Amino acid sequence: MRIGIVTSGLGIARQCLRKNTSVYRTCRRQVTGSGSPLDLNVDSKTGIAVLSMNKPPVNSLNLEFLTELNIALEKVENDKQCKGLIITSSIPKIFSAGLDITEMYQPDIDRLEEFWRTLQDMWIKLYGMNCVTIAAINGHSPAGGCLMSMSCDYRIMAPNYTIGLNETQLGIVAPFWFADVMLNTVGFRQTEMALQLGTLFKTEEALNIGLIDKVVPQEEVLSAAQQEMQRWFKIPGFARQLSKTELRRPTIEKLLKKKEEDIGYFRDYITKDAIQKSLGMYLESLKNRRK
Ligand SMILES: CCCCC/C=C\CCCC/C=C/C(=O)SCCNC(=O)CCNC(=O)[C@H](O)C(C)(C)COP(=O)(O)OP(=O)(O)OC[C@H]1O[C@@H](n2cnc3c(N)ncnc32)[C@H](O)[C@@H]1OP(=O)(O)O
Repeated sequence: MRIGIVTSGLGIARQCLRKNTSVYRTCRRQVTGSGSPLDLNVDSKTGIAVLSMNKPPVNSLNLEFLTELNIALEKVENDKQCKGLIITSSIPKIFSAGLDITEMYQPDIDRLEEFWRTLQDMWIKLYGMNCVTIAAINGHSPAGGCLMSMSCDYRIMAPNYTIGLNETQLGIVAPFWFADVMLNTVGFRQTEMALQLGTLFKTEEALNIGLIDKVVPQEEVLSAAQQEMQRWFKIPGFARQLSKTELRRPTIEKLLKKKEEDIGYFRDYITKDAIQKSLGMYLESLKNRRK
């Protein structure tokens, strides 16, 4: 039941309307504006924020969407009532199609650099979130979608979808920090095979290699995430957070030290003729799939 104030633009709802019956004590605030590609609802009773991506047709991550994601993550991190964040999708059958390939094909260089910087920032925030993060993967999750999922603390996925870092299938290379996150998640052997082959794992295969943690029917993905959150909430927050920080800090610091260098690599690599040709062909193949 939503009884909060819906704010427009970037404003956060500042107050909650409460009625006197217990059922109304849950104060759920929608903290993104209508028409936003993100729907962020914070339930102050449970301390769980649900961030739902809603950018048709496939939740592809372009500069504007990444900027919105950064703002939403910051809101959650700064909201003292939020103990946990669930990331999911409102688009049927798609969690996220990953990076918006049109950002990388025949790009404007300033925008391309900004795009990459914003992606780096989003990942640094998400991977380092203090609160518990759960990916409720209710659709396909290739490449950048897989990065977002792997950056959460726990992954619950519906059957019959695919997830993985499939960059090589596009003729491009997953950056070192994408690879590092996969390495941290499934180990070296699975990562070296998956990255070279650009494997998109089916849900069950992903479970078998530890890329995801649980499979539940489509309609139960969100409720299973809410339930899983309770297990994490039982652990003293400070001890859990510190354990996470200790484990993830070296990976984050590696990128922090090389941020500008990484932007330069990306720009120089993506603008190569051969890479542009591969991306153009891949885009074309996506468009022709339905013909
Ligand atoms: C050595 C130094 C290295 C330094 C770094 C260098 C390199 C950079 C690496 C960059 C890392 C890249 C990460 C990525 O995330 S790349 C994106 C990878 N994503 C994909 O391959 C997914 C492609 N999409 C699909 O497989 C499917 O669309 C689907 C997600 C399974 C959904 O299928 P379906 O429901 O059948 O939808 P359609 O295929 O019909 O798609 C609908 C329209 O959306 C367009 N589309 C799809 N994905 C993307 C995308 N990622 N970006 C932009 N546009 C996308 C698709 O073309 C359709 O458009 P249309 O309606 O105009 O035809």
